[in-house]
Amino acid sequence: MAEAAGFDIEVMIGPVLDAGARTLAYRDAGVATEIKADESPVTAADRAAEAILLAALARLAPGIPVVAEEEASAGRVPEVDARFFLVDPLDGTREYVRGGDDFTVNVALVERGAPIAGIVYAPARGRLWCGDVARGVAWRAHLHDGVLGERVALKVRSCRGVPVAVASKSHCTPATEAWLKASGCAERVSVGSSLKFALIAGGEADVYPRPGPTMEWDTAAGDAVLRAAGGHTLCLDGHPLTYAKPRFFNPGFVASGGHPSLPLRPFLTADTRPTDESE
Ligand SMILES: Nc1ncnc2c1ncn2[C@@H]1O[C@H](COP(=O)(O)O)[C@@H](OP(=O)(O)O)[C@H]1O
Ligand SMILES: [Mg+2]
Repeated sequence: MAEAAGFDIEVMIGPVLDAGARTLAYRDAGVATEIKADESPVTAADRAAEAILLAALARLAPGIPVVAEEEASAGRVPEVDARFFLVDPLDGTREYVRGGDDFTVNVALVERGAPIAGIVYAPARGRLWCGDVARGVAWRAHLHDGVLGERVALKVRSCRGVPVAVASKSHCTPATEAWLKASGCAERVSVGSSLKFALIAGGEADVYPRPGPTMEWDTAAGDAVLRAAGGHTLCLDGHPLTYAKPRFFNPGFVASGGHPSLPLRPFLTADTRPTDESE
């Protein structure tokens, strides 16, 4: 069993699967999209999935604060201390409302600024990833008829040739394009949501450059899975991305598998410095 800081992240697998099932049910029924104050989209599915996850965490981990995307949008953010959860009930809402499959349900446990355990679930793809950094346990599994199949251990691959990059489908901007060109990533796969971290964790890609802003709930679960699989997420100063920052706002970062230092270089040149990539 994967266990982080006395909390077994695997107890959240059931609620995460339930939350994912809810997002699919809403999509099948034809869900309406609203636009939030920050101009990002939100649906009833985001809120329903978040309610399932919050109820489960209140039951299974009472006393550990939870920072969740839709709660935060409504101005409800608890004080966080050394340990807290980050929840993004539907990452990739833009893809979700477009009818794409690249959206995920995300739960992460953060301890002393580091993402130490996480679950990423892609309901429309029927794939789940789980990682616990402290124990170095990372695995993925397919879901068949509502049941998780065999667990396959995750390990980043060592990148010997031309790196394969994964980049945002919805927020791929000139800064990202410049980075991809400068870093020599000939092959690029456009993927929405935290799936980008999961693909690197599973050795299906090498690097995820993100010069533009994201929120901590977007990245924490995927980042935990990636770190548990041997990968890294570095800020542009070369230090690991930390959590519990002001407003839970992430700076630019590069997540990678085999080569932690090489991919940062192109970000450090003036013409590819991160810009505000908000739409
Ligand atoms: N200007 C901005 N500031 C902060 N986060 C942003 C942003 N633009 C996009 N994002 C985040 O990027 C996520 C989507 O990532 P991607 O483009 O890789 O799929 C969104 O998650 P949500 O879909 O949960 O809102 C959103 O939180
Ligand atoms: Mg998100």
